[in-house]
Amino acid sequence: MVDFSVIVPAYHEHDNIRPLTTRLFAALDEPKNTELIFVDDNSRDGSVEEVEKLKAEGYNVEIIVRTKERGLSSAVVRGFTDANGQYLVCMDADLQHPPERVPAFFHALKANAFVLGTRYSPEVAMDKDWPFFRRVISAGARMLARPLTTVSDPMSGFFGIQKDYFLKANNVNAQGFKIALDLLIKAQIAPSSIAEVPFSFGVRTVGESKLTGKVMLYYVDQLKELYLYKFGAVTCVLVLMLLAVLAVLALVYLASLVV
Ligand SMILES: Nc1nc2c(ncn2[C@@H]2O[C@H](COP(=O)(O)OP(=O)(O)O[C@H]3O[C@H](CO)[C@@H](O)[C@H](O)[C@@H]3O)[C@@H](O)[C@H]2O)c(=O)[nH]1
Ligand SMILES: [Mg+2]
Repeated sequence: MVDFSVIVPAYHEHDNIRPLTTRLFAALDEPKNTELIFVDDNSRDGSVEEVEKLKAEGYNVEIIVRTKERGLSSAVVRGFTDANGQYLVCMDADLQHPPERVPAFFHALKANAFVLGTRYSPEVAMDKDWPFFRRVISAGARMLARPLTTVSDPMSGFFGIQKDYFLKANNVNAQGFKIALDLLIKAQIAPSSIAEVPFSFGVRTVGESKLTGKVMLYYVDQLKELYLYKFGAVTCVLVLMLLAVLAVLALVYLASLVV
């Protein structure tokens, strides 16, 4: 019986599939009760054949190949929906999320509805090779999510959720990359049911990041939707009006200094 599912969105990740699978199963406390599911968007790079080989070697690994859909978040939703386990963990394929941390996620998930992998903890370090511009973008994106949640790393793509809570989430925004943030808000998870697991964010060594300008625009759109969802249209409009008044007052004050 499968209790634990690891879901990995994957696009052109052939070279990472074997090391991820072998490292993950070597690290697990309960490998016999765990399944690994890659959700691939028709990469046609040998990923399917690699997974078949790993299966033949005895690993409990599957690959779902989507031909009509694209995107990280929607791949995660598909994987979570198809998963057999009660405890679900999502991680990237490119080994930036260390597979050796997955047991800590499952351990914490037994007592918490949601477990977030965090890169912002005194115990861990962001890989110093992570590009400066990515750090700046990440810091800005984190700041914009602050009013929505108190978690330390709302941009994280390494997280876990109990299946029952995943099923509770309505109208999940499956565009872009920020599926953890969407589920945190829409699965109505109480702050006391959220645990955080620190991890060191590595640097991708094989393949390329798929984070594009379009993905960033999806995030802005998602934020707008989450603000409306959480605070309602009236509050959002009042806050925007207040900010506009404050901006005008600041401009008037600055103009009075110049004149
Ligand atoms: N199926 C599928 N998988 C995808 C797609 N786009 C990306 N992926 C998979 O999603 C994972 C993350 O993609 P990367 O392209 O490596 O993303 P990143 O720039 O490293 O961003 C990661 O770190 C961010 C933190 O700054 C996270 O916010 C983000 O969610 C992700 O985990 C990889 O396994 C990649 O193959 C897609 O369209 N379809
Ligand atoms: Mg990556």
